[in-house]
Amino acid sequence: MNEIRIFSPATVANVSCGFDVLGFCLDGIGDEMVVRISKNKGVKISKIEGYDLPIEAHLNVAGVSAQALIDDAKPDVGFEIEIYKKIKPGSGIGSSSASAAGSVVAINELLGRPYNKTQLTYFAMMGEAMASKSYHADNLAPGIFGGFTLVKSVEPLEILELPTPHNLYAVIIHPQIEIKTSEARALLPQKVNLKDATVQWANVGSLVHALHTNDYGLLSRSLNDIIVEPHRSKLIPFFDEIKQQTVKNGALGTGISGSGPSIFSLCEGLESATNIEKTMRDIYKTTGITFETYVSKINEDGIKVI
Ligand SMILES: Nc1ncnc2c1ncn2[C@@H]1O[C@H](COP(=O)(O)OP(=O)(O)OP(=O)(O)O)[C@@H](O)[C@H]1O
Ligand SMILES: N[C@@H](CCO)C(=O)O
Repeated sequence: MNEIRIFSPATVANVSCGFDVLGFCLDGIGDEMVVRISKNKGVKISKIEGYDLPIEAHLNVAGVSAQALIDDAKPDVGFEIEIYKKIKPGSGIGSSSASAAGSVVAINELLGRPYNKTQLTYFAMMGEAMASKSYHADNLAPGIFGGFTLVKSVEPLEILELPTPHNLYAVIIHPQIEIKTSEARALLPQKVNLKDATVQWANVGSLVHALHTNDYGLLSRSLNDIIVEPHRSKLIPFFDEIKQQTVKNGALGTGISGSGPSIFSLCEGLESATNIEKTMRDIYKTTGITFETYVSKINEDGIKVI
C-alpha cells in the first residue's frame, strides 16, 4: 500500500470536570487526509484545503507529529500529506488534534502498524504541543482510541479507555469566533483552592463511575466544572444562557468543549439531543453571531481508513 485516505474526527476535551484528562470522540464531523509514501525522506505537506494553515511541515501540527514518528522509526522512505480541513482551527473541537493524530495513524498504517495507539498518541502530542504550547492528549486520545478516554498520565503516557453508555448523544454549538488554546490556557490560574479541587476530583471520579454503570443521573450530577469554566466562559458569548436553557430543557449537562468557543451538551437519546440543538439555535439566532450546530452519537471507532 502506497497511499491511504483517512477520516479524522472532531473531539470534545475536558468534558467539564476533567481538564486535560477526559475526552470523547464525535461522529460525522472531521477532516480527511491523504498520506502517501514518497521517495524523498522526511515529511512534506503537499496540499491543504478548507482553511488557511501553514504548509511548512515544521509549522503544521500534522508535519510535526509525523516527524516525531519518523525520527523514531527511521524509515527508508518519506511521506507526503494532503489535508482536507473541515474543522475550523481554534474551534474547541480538536482541529489541531485531528491533523496531528491523523498524520501519525495514517503513516503507521503505511508502515505496517509498528506502533500501538498509545505510542501514536505520544507522537501526535508533539504536534499538539506546538499549537497549544503544552503537552496534553485529551483531544488526541479519543480521536485515536474512539469513545471516551482518560489520560491518566502524560509522562509516561498512560491512556484508559472508558465505556460509552448506550443511547448517549452529544450536541455542539460552534460560534464562528476563534479562541486559541494557547491563549485560553494562559488565562487559567496556576493554583486552585483545596475545597474546589475536592469537588472537582469527586466529579471526575463519579463521571467515570457513571460511564461504567450507565447511570445517567450520576452522569448529569458529575458534569460540572468549578475550576476552569468560570474563567473561560467569559470568552464565549451567551454561554450562561445556553447552559441554563439546555439544562432546563433536559440536557444531562452542558460545558465548554475543549478551550472553546464550542459548547457541548450530553443528552440521553436522539429526541432529547434534537430538542437541545433547537434550544441552542433559538438562543444564538437572535444574537447576530454566525454559528453551526451538530448532533452526534459518540464515535466509538475514532480515526478510520476510508
Ligand atoms: N493542521 C492544523 N490544523 C489546525 N490547526 C493547526 C494546524 N497546524 C497548525 N495549526 C495551528 O494551531 C492553532 C489551532 O489550534 P488550537 O489548539 O488553538 O485550536 P483547536 O485545535 O481547534 O482547539 P481545541 O484543542 O480546544 O479543540 C492555530 O494557530 C493553527 O494555525
Ligand atoms: N485540555 C485542553 C483542551 C484544548 O486543547 C484545554 O482545555 O486547554
